[in-house]
Amino acid sequence: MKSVTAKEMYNIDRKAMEDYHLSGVLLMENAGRAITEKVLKHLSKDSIVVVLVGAGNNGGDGFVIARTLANLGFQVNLIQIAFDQQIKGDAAEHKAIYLKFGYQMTQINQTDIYQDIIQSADVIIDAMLGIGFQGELKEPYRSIVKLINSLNKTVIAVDLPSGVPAETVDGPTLAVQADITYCIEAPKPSAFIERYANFYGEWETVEIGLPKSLLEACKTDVWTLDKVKQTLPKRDKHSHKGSHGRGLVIGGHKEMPGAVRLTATAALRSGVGLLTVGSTSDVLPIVASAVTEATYMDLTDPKLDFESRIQPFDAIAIGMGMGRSDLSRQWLDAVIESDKPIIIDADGLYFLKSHLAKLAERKAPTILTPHPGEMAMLIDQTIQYVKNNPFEVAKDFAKNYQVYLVLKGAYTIVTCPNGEQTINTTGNPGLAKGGSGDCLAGIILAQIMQKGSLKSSLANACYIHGLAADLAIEDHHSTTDLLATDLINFLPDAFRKCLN
Ligand SMILES: NC(=O)C1=CN([C@@H]2O[C@H](COP(=O)(O)OP(=O)(O)OC[C@H]3O[C@@H](n4cnc5c(N)ncnc54)[C@H](O)[C@@H]3O)[C@@H](O)[C@H]2O)[C@@H](O)CC1
Ligand SMILES: Nc1ncnc2c1ncn2[C@@H]1O[C@H](COP(=O)(O)OP(=O)(O)O)[C@@H](O)[C@H]1O
Ligand SMILES: [K+]
Repeated sequence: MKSVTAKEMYNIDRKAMEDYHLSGVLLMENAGRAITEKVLKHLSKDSIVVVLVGAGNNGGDGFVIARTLANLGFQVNLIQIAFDQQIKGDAAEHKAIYLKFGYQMTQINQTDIYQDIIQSADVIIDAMLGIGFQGELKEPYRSIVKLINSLNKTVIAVDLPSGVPAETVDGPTLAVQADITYCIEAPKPSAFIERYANFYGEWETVEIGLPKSLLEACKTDVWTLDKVKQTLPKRDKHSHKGSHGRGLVIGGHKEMPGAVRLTATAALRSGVGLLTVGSTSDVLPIVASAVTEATYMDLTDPKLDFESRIQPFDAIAIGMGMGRSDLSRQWLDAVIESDKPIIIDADGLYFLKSHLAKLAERKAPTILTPHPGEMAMLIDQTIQYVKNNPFEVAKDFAKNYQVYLVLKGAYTIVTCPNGEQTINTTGNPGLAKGGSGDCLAGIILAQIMQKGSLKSSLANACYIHGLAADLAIEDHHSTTDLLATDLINFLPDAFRKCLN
């Protein structure tokens, strides 16, 4: 599945018409009928449906939905929230068809009874504004949105909840609070941005007959189980421990010994061939007593030649619970200077700020795993700015510094140095707890050493991390009690689901 910006959607629409001779009227018919199909699940035979129709093509979809529902015998009230002369093009064609069928409509500018009509609804269909929405909501949309949100009705949005932009805009948000949104062909980026996502309620996509090749050409993937199944490497019958990567986890500090333990266990459960934990002498015994399968490196040993000791490894994850001592800064310096693929997390990111310029020169891949707070620190912005503009922030950063960026959150975004992005939809608020990110670093370390592209390895790691948490909740855990250790205990179920 893809996530598609408004600009990309308009381009696809144009090409579908020009190159494939699919008419706009046909696409609108398809969109309306596809959504009607879905709406039927929310109706009983006596349901009163109110369809709110705006001035643009989102409103055009509304005319089709109202006609098909009325044709099926449902009681439908359509309210047109625009002057007649504003309804143009394909939407005007469908309005004419709707009227020709003999179905009724109310015009908001002609009557003040619209409030009563909306209040009489069992189900409200929001076909007011779609991807053409810009700026702030104007009247009469503002009042209608407030009215809808004050009522306890089932609200179904067409493409986007009205008032939600396809991508971030400045200014406050007043938007329809939908129960479910049926996105045309693909969810728009706002479905994954914290300030807008809740307005969508649940969301599903509907297919309207656009050429698949046009959608496939869009750059942002919503990573799905199908994608994981296609790309997650399976172990070869004749493979040996060396085939699955030799990983090094560097971190831990006397006040945070648990972080590397989580990273190491998650890496081992995620397929790493051989694993070494490098930490301080006081942390190592604690980790060693819990992680039997790993080997250990005392990074505080004065005789240690750090540069040569990291040579045998295929990839290194650094920073988890590492603390901010001079010594840990030196470890990070050496790791950045190395020609190894590296994952930098947590305290590693803290030190990274003064090294950013070096990243683009690295010969091997650099993967950064910031949460929005760490991302904000790296770019001298507010956390709110990062959360409101995650796609743009991640793309600019990944391209500028030529890194793979895993911007963590409820929807983690993986960005490649060429700007390609994937969005992860697994996971739940049970992960909003110290230690979840440490597990992710371990899963990533293991996965990037298997076969397959780095992009799919990172996307798969995020998917499996969230899936393990989801499976834990489906089993006997709740989002309140879930611990990072529990998440690791559900990695076997997550892998089995993805590998079968
Ligand atoms: N390929 C596609 O993407 C298809 C899209 N269709 C529908 O077409 C929609 C896009 O159509 P449009 O481009 O006409 O866009 P909209 O339907 O979002 O309408 C834009 C209109 O909304 C008004 N408007 C914009 N900002 C406003 C604000 N702040 N306050 C009040 N009014 C505002 C303007 O008058 C403008 O004419 C999609 O969301 C989808 O529902 C379908 O008809 C079928 C094909
Ligand atoms: N509400 C949520 N829904 C889904 N995933 C979440 C949620 N909150 C956090 N996560 C995930 O949990 C992990 C938290 O990482 P991080 O903030 O680094 O925590 P820590 O370093 O304390 O382990 C990330 O992978 C993030 O995507
Ligand atoms: K809408």
